[in-house]
Amino acid sequence: MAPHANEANGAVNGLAGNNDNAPLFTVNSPNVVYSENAIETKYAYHTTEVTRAPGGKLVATPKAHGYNFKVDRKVGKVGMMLVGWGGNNGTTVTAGIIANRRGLVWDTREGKREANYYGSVVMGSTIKLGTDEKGQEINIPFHDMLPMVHPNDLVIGGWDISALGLADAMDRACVLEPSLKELVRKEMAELKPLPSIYYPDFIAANQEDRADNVIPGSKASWDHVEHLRKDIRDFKAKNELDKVIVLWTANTERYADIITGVNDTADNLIDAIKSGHEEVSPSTVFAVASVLENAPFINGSPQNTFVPGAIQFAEKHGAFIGGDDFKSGQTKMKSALVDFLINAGIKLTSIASYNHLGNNDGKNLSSQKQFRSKEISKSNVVDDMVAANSVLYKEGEHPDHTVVIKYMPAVGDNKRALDEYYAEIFLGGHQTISIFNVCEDSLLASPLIIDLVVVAEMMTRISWKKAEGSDDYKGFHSVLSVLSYMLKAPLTPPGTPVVNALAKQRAALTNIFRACVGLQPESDMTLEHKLF
Ligand SMILES: NC(=O)c1ccc[n+]([C@@H]2O[C@H](COP(=O)([O-])OP(=O)(O)OC[C@H]3O[C@@H](n4cnc5c(N)ncnc54)[C@H](O)[C@@H]3O)[C@@H](O)[C@H]2O)c1
Ligand SMILES: O=P([O-])([O-])O[C@@H]1[C@@H](O)[C@H](O)[C@@H](O)[C@H](O)[C@@H]1O
Repeated sequence: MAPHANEANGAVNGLAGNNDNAPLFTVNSPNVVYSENAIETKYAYHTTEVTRAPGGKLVATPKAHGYNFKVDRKVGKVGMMLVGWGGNNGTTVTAGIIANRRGLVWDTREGKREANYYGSVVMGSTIKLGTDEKGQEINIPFHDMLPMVHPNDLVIGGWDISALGLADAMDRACVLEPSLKELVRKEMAELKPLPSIYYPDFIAANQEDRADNVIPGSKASWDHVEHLRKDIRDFKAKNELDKVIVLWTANTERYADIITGVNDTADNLIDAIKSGHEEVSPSTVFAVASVLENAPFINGSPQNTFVPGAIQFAEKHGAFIGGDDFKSGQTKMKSALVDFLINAGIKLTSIASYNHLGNNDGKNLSSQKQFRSKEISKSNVVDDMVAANSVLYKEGEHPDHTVVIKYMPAVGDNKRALDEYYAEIFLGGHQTISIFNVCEDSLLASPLIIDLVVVAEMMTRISWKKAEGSDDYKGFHSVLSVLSYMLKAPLTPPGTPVVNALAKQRAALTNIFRACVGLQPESDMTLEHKLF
């Protein structure tokens, strides 16, 4: 069986590796109580309330809000069901988990390579826990912050409109080294995608030749919802799972029109599915089925799966949803670089984002309607950073921003991202940053699939209540905006702000997890090194 999470972690800042099932650290505080099943915390959330005063002045008032958090320490047995399992990402993440679970080592032209989870923020990065008596930073593996499922322990299944078994689909994807493929082939060959729903109008016509594994019906129906619900239940029962997370890594769909009376409310959406309305997409049908099975549903693609009715439906059922569109390479870089430039007071005036790729995703995106979904998610990623800087940008002013994607079969999964950032600097000067970024798309996206699933599952075991009053504990809002770091177009609860800046997204994730064990946010002030 897979090594337990803690066993997989190496030494921590010279500390002995955490080689048992006990947590790597405990918090010594009267506000944090550990029991066999739970960690219960009293937490003070500090904010600054700003009010407007005469003459355009502002008044800032510090505020403290008391919350109680409860973390269920029992991880249980977790399943990950991928929609689009036979695709480049689906086969790659599956092979990657098998390789890690078995500790595989394989030959490449550059020598031996061993399985790892590089590119996963949960499995490959660390969080500053605090400082020791010498003032040295103690950084711990992100995965040790809370009791999280280990990806090695995930039970994997899913659907695809292509009947190809995962070994052949892995070959079709052309992502992994032959030497690694041979080591996982036997196990991959035993994995077969379940038939899926296929509504041709939502993805490129060039995908039709793959569709040989479909459930009858070319538009939404309640039979489809019940079929997918049964698939989830059967997978859960067969594998004796405590929980299933469903994640869309199937093709990018065109946007669905938002139509009053069709998908604007939960009730209308359910009626629209039952009446076979042609504007209900497969991904929205998957979302409804997942919500009804209380399986968190995450959208790794850019289409508007979560039409208003789908969000309202998830809220009504207290189920988790998250999305949209993995933030894997070109856009991830953009959300860090734009944050740096604008917060350095450099006036970014244009972003030219071009890329070409030769995988099936690129083939699907060569169709205008599917490209448009991606153009939207790749374009909106700078909005919050620009809007936050009124020194550089007047109301409504923003950099020119163009996104181009071209399908070039020759480069396969090794997407080329070419970007030019053009900015105004001091005294009429300019800065031009030109980037050529080869992103091996599936090897960058697969760790994000793991992060999305591990964090979404963690959120199912975190509850909260206000410190004052007798409220019962409840879950976070149905829309898991805490997943934003892994996503280009973060879905947030209706009416709440979208944050795209990469550093802010990561800080939100790490500090919410710190709060769950009673630790204040990491401020990076290091006053202990300044005030002495
Ligand atoms: N770096 C990345 O790879 C990256 C980053 C961000 C977003 N994405 C998105 O992730 C998705 C998957 O990317 P990929 O490279 O694996 O693409 P892919 O084309 O290799 O895989 C998609 C799979 O989905 C299947 N499929 C299509 N419609 C389906 C349906 N209704 N039900 C079940 N299966 C269906 C296809 O047969 C295919 O096997 C795409 O939407 C892509 O835009 C990828
Ligand atoms: O690298 P990134 O911008 O995060 O995301 C990628 C895009 O650059 C690419 O055009 C698209 O085909 C992939 O699906 C993915 O969206």
